[in-house]
Amino acid sequence: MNFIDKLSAAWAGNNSLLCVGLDPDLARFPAHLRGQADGIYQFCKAIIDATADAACAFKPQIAYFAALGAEAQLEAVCRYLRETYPHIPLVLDAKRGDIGATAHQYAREAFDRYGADAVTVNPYMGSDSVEPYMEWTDRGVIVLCRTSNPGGSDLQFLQVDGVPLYQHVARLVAEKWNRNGQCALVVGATFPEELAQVRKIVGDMPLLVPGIGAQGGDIEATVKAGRTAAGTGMMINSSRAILYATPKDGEDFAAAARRVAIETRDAINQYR
Ligand SMILES: O=C(O)c1cc(=O)[nH]c(=O)n1[C@@H]1O[C@H](COP(=O)(O)O)[C@@H](O)[C@H]1O
Repeated sequence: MNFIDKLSAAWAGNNSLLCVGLDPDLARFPAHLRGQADGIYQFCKAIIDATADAACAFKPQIAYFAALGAEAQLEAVCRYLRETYPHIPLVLDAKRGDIGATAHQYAREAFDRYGADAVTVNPYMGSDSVEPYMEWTDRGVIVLCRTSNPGGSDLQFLQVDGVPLYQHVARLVAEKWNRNGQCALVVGATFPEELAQVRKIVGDMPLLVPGIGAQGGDIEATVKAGRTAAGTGMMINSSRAILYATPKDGEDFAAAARRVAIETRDAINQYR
């Protein structure tokens, strides 16, 4: 099944627009997992099992694995996701961007090595840097558009021909790059006005929307700005707020993650 069909089925099947981000930070792990050789895998697996019925996607962030030389554990996490929850899209967050020949290797890494349904890419180097990902015609290419961080405004807000640069990116992806129909855009929950602008430009194209939870984005404003007429259209990501939810009495970290994931899914669903 291609990325968009899988995502649409997950929105409906789990009644959720919540994307659970897998950003494993050893310093914030429960003590019993910190010293274990496969602790990152065990941590992610527990989070996945605890939240899979509340999520429309999982998004491992590659840097958290690569920084520790833990790519084998990322492979194991991806394999576990594909085999155990094949109906939930796996988005590899890598934010790649390079010349075509190198981009081809990044695409192989995301789609063949890790078996991702979709990958995040940076559009700064232009169309030929994104083209190689399109060779995998059933996979998603999620292009950075209006990112959630404050510094995103440095370039994305520059006026080009009277229009902010991020809107050019939205138009370019919607009108030119999306020939497989598997593109999506990243728009931060911290910028609901821009989210609404992007929604107007791209029709029903899915948006990956990080920035709720730890970054403080407002759920109501995010959903109202980014939803489609069908009340879907978004993977609203939360990572740290779910992964490192403070356990209540008698709860372990995975149970706490589940509680926060369900609360977040329900808060999102209130405004769809
Ligand atoms: O592409 C992303 O996922 C992304 C884009 C963006 O504009 N902002 C952003 O925070 N992200 C990622 O989304 C996640 C946000 O994590 P939390 O702030 O802990 O929810 C991290 O993995 C970021 O790398």
